[in-house]
Amino acid sequence: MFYPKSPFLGSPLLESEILKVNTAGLAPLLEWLCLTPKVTTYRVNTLRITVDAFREKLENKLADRYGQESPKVYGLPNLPEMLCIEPLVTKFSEASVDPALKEIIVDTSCGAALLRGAHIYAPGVLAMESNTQLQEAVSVYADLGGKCKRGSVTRFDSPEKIFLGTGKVLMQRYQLFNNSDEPATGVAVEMQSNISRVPSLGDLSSEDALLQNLPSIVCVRVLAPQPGERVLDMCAAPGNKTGHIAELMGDQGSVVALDNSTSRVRSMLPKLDHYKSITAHVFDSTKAVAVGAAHSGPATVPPFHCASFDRILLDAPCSGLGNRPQLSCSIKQAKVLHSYPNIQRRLFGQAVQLLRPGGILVYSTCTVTEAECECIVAWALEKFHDLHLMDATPRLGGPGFPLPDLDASKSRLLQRFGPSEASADTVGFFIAKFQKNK
Ligand SMILES: C[S@@+](CC[C@H](N)C(=O)[O-])C[C@H]1O[C@@H](n2cnc3c(N)ncnc32)[C@H](O)[C@@H]1O
Repeated sequence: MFYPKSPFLGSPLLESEILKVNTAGLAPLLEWLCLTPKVTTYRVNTLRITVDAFREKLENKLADRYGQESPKVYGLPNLPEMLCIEPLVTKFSEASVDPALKEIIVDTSCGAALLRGAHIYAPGVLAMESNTQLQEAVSVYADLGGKCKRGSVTRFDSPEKIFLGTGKVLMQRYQLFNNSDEPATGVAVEMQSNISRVPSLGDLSSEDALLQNLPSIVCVRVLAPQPGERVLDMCAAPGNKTGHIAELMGDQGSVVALDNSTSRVRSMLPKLDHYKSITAHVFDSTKAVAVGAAHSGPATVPPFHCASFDRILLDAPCSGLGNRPQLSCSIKQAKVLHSYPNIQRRLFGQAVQLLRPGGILVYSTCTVTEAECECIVAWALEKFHDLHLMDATPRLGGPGFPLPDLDASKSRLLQRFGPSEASADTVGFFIAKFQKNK
């Protein structure tokens, strides 16, 4: 069965842009990006439910679905609010692809989600063969080349389609491709099994717990916010880390969440409504420092005076190349990749001014390029002499890469989630922890 070894099938020139320095690691990195992390992780909102009570809910769901073959649910000692679900034990063999089944074609982002255990939502379906019936079993393929015409009725023959698993049809063609102004929504195909063996449970997120990647959970633990502190989340939407910060603070103190996207802030507000410590604003964080006497409003409204915060999370806008599995990369031009370090440096400069002496700044990205990770750290240490690196613990990832201007004694304090053996099998991610000198 064909499976890609790089998310850049259509644009190989971009590959060399990804890791400019560490080129020896490029091929394994690209192959790793295409593969699915095997473990599913939920972060429990311990302000609402105990971890044991949520574990029981998960175990019941898994038992209903898989009976005797239910995968194990387990926790990790240094991330007590997280629960992990193991992959299924049985392997998916080539022989289990039934050529008699009708086919559904999905786009690559829908394909990536289903490999991580999602069902197929209507907008992700590109094609369904004619006469496919409700409840019928179907084979599901992803179109890597982006050549399948939306709404096709015939079987899509292409060397660039990959088999992902089998599912049961819940919506018919006329519902999916109705040409109306209101596109279809809801689950179109319920997955029965997939080649990654990640359990197909769909997303069980609720106010009690959130489906969240392991490094995002580690990132907030590295920040280690304490009850009663003032914390700034500079790039907060969709607010997943903001909620975690408030939970670790026991919802006591002040968490200010900024994001410059109106629509993203609008959609995160209802989720953050029930935390009394959080206030959220649509605001451009490159202008978060008050100039002169500009600030006259309450202390939770931007812009802010220098040294206003005990801890700051800069979960920066980035190229997002740590996403896994990445069946095809949405970035097609090197100039897009090159645009991120500039905004990251501008946001970082504001963060340093807003941090009080002795305060903690965590810089993170969900990408793998050195330019947006270690190079930003090297630049920051060179530019801001009142900052020093701290060990980014708890550690579930590997160390950062050394660079000519970032020696190994410093890079080992960083945390990089990647294909290295030292790293958990999860998405690509980067975390650096700084303290401002007292
Ligand atoms: C990686 S996402 C943040 C994810 C979020 N921290 C979470 O865990 O849910 C980066 C965010 O930065 C926001 N952003 C980009 N430029 C910004 C700016 N100048 N000021 C504030 N937010 C910005 C984007 O809208 C996006 O929501």
